[in-house]
Amino acid sequence: MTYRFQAKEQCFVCVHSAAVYRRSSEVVDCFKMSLSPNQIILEHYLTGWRGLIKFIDSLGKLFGFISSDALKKVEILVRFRNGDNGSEYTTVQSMVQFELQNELVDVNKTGIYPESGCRTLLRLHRALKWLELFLDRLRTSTEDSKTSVMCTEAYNASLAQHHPWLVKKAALGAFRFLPQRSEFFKIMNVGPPEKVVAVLGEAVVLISEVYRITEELYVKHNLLDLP
Ligand SMILES: CCCCCCCC/C=C\CCCCCCCC(=O)N[C@@H](COP(=O)(O)O)[C@H](O)/C=C/CCCCCCCCCCCCC
Repeated sequence: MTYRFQAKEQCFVCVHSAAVYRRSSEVVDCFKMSLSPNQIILEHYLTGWRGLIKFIDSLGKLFGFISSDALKKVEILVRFRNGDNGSEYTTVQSMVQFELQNELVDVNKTGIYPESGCRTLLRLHRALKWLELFLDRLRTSTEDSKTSVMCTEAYNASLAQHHPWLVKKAALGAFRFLPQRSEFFKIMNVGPPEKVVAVLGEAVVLISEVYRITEELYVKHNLLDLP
C-alpha cells in the first residue's frame, strides 16, 4: 500500500492495488485541518468534500446523481481558488467578504452570478447538516439498525426542506439501496466497529463545528436563502 501526494488540492490518496480510496479518518482530518480556529480554510474543506464524494462513489452508480452534483459544486469552488482572484478564496470568510464587497452574489434572485462561491458553498453547507445528523445516528446505532432509515431521518430533518419534489423522490428512492450498517462500517475502512464508532464521534464534533462557524457567518450576512 502506498500514499500518493496530489498537488492541485493538497491531499493524500491511499492507493491499494488498482483501487483508489480514502480512509474515512483521513476525511475527518481534512475537516479538522479546515478549522482555523474560527475560520474555515477552503483548501482543506474542499479536500474533505472530495473524500466524501469518493465515499459516495464507492456505493455504486445509483448514487451517481448525488456525487456528481456535489462534485460539480466542489469544482466550481476549486476554479475560483485557481482563478485570478484565488487569494480571496483562502477561507470561507474571505470569500464571503470578497464576493459581497464586489457584488458578485445574486442575493434575491438568480441573475448574472448563478454560480457564486457563496451560493455554491451554501449547498454544501446544507448537506453538511445532513452528514452530521446521519453520522450521529450511525454512531449511536445498534447492529440491527437500518442505514436507509437513519439516512432518511437525517435527510428529512435537514436537506429535504431545500429540495424540490423530484430531487426528494430520487434521494429517498436511492436511500433504500444503501448498504447495511456492517457493510457501511467496512467501507469506512478504519478498523473494528469500536474504532469506527470512535471515528464517527470525532467526525460529528468536527463537522458540527465547521457547520456552526459557517452558519454564523451566513446568518450575519443574511445569506442563508441565496437562490
Ligand atoms: C466520515 C465518512 C463517512 C461518510 C459517509 C457519507 C458520505 C456522503 C457525504 C455527503 C453526501 C451529500 C452530498 C449532497 C450534496 C447535495 C447538494 C444539493 O443540495 N444540491 C441540490 C441543490 O443544488 P442547486 O440545484 O441549487 O444547484 C441539487 O438539486 C441536488 C441534486 C442531487 C440530489 C442530492 C440528494 C442529497 C442526498 C443527501 C444524502 C446523500 C446520501 C449518500 C449516502 C451515504
